[in-house]
Amino acid sequence: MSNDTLFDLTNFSDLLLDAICVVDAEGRFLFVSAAAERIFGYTPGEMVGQPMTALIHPDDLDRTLQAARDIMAGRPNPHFENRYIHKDGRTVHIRWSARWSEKDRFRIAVAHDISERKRAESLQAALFAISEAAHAAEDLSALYRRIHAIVSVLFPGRRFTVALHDAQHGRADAPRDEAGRLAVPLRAGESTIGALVLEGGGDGAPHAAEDLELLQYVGAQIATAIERKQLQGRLLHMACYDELTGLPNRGLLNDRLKQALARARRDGSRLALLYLDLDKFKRINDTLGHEAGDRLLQAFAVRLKTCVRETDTVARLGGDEFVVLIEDQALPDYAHRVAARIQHAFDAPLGLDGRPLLTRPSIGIAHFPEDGDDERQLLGHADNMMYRAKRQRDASPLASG
Ligand SMILES: Nc1nc2c(ncn2[C@@H]2O[C@H](COP(=O)(O)OP(=O)(O)OP(=O)(O)O)[C@@H](O)[C@H]2O)c(=O)[nH]1
Repeated sequence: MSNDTLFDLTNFSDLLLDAICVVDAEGRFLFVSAAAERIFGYTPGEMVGQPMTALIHPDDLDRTLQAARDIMAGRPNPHFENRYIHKDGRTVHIRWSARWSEKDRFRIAVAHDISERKRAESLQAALFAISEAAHAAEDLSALYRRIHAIVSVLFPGRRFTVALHDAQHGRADAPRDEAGRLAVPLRAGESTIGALVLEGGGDGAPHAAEDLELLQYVGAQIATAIERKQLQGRLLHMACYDELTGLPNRGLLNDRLKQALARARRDGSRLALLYLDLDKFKRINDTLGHEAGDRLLQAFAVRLKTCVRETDTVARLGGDEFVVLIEDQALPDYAHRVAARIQHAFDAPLGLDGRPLLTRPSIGIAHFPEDGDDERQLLGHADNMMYRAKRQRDASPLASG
């Protein structure tokens, strides 16, 4: 069988999906089959005479040149993969099988386009990484940072934004359908929580549809991750904060007190607890109703917070009982000064539906280390002191029913 009798090899190779490339010792294309145009975007006429290095992805250049040297030294790597830049600017992934012909002094290589497989692999890796991030990220902003890192691998060189719907103002700050910009909605169940926006590289319009598809997959996963993180955040908040007043609850107070005690022991510093219980609060409930009682507790919490520093913890233990944890006392009698400030603040009535209501707390104080070694002893002492204050109040001739 000879070339000229049975086959015209050029016509035959036109049928292949893989491209046959013949490159000389200097790395210039001598011949490429018709499939090269489908893979690289250039016609054989445009490629022949060009150095292959002009088309190789710059990050893959060195190892490609090394692979070429290996082939010429008789050590071909049958699974060599690298990236080329397609005529339209996108990256194509190629798997090569190549051989060096010493007699002809050229390399003959078959290029198999594996871009689809690579795309599927990186999409799968991104989806998995996003779902992992939803578990591992500490909070929403840590999750966004992880998502940004993951998506920038998937869409290198593109600008990417997660725009969340602003529930308070009823808008999503996401641009849509503008030139060079792709946007997909982030859907959680029936509602749209925001949008995913990809910018840059949009002039490669032929691939906008592929990018959009990728973005939709990623968007679905990101929406799930954000929703999961938001739910975790809400559950965590519910576990640590009092629903009525938004103040830290007993559990969170205990944690903070434990940590504060550990610091105080280590530094040899002091701390104080104020235990507050509203006077005659039951009467408010009985006369104005439970709902009015709730609003009074909320108003009380707001004013109480104005009496202490940002760094002090104001917690609601439950019912009409509150605790203030004071660290870093500036002066030895600092806690008594704060208690006096609180009493003074409640000399003025709280307003409830335009009606002034005089609401006072009884306050007990405990100091570390004088009044207890641990949180239980300190809270117990402050509670006892608060009851002592109430008894004094009840015994006072000014006390009212
Ligand atoms: N509105 C409302 N009331 C509550 C809540 N939790 C507890 N209470 C009520 O708060 C009242 C607490 O009363 P106490 O502290 O025992 O009694 P008091 O009337 O304040 O009397 P003294 O403390 O002795 O001055 C009870 O009537 C509880 O039913 C709540 O979340 N909302």
